[in-house]
Amino acid sequence: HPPNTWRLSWMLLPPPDSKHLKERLEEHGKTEKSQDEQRHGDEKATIEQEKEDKIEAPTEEESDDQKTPQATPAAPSIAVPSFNLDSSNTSTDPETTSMPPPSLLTPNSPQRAMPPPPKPTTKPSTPSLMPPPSFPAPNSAQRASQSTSSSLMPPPSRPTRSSLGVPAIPGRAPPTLSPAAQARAPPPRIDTPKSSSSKVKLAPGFSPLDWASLAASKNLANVSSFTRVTPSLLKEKNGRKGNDAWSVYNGKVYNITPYAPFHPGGKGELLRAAGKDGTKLFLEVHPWVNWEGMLNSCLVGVMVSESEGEGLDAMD
Ligand code: HEM
Repeated sequence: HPPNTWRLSWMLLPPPDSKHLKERLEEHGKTEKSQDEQRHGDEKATIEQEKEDKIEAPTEEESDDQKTPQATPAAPSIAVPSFNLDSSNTSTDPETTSMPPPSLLTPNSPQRAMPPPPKPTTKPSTPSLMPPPSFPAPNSAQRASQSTSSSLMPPPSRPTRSSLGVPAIPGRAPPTLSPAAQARAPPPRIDTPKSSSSKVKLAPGFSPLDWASLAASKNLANVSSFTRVTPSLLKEKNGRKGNDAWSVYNGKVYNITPYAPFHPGGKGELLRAAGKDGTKLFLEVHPWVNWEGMLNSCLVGVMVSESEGEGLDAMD
């Protein structure tokens, strides 16, 4: 017998105190003894008998303590009832076989409650008597959820116009696009009232970035020092007759002439505030623009009253 069959056979044997086994062991012991006596003489036969008596005929005390008989090379010739999963002529002794192996059950047998195990991809090392339960069941919710999360499943279909309750427009069938084309297509445009931008096309070298680098490079105020500007002086600086254009924003006076070619709204728009306070106009068009930061290098001075200007000028 191969080792696996040995182990299986011993497990299925009845307890050693069973009447059936005892009878067979005794019968076997007698025949062995008589044969040995004839062959080897009295002395050797006595030793053999003692040995076999110890092994094959356990006392009542021993059988209580020891449920499994010892397997030793001294008793190999006993016909051990066993069955093999693969062979058809296996023992079906009702005393030794508590449950028939699955291969012996007919498909319609009431004992065959469990379905046959699915064919394993890798062969198991030891044969199992019970088929493993198939998990999850073919129609279980777990299997359903697994299959929906699979990447092989197509995505849920997009709602159609009719499914949303919107009637189809006759003669205006939407163009049929492939799924890839639909993914690349831009989102639908939401039309808003067109804003009338009055930005002008700036000449090359007069971009906002160009202005930023120029304004950072030098002072563009074109005055000798910080100036107190009176209203009459501001009026003169209107950008005509070769004069610079000054404008007031929040009480500060800026020379806007250098900035004019860089103004995104155009030179004309900017110069509307030349020689004046342009705060109101400025805030009407683009209150978000940070003029202080943009025009820092163009700062001329501050607005003062006519009397303050004269007096201060006299003091200087
Ligand atoms: C010195 C002060 C000013 C500075 C620093 C300045 C700066 C700017 C800037 C940066 C923009 C572009 C805004 C943007 O794209 O969002 C702009 C646009 C514009 N600015 Fe000025 N601006 C000044 C004065 C004025 C004044 C006094 C007016 C009108 C009287 C004006 C009229 C406009 C207009 C019409 C636009 C075009 C707006 C548009 O349609 O996008 N700006 N300005």
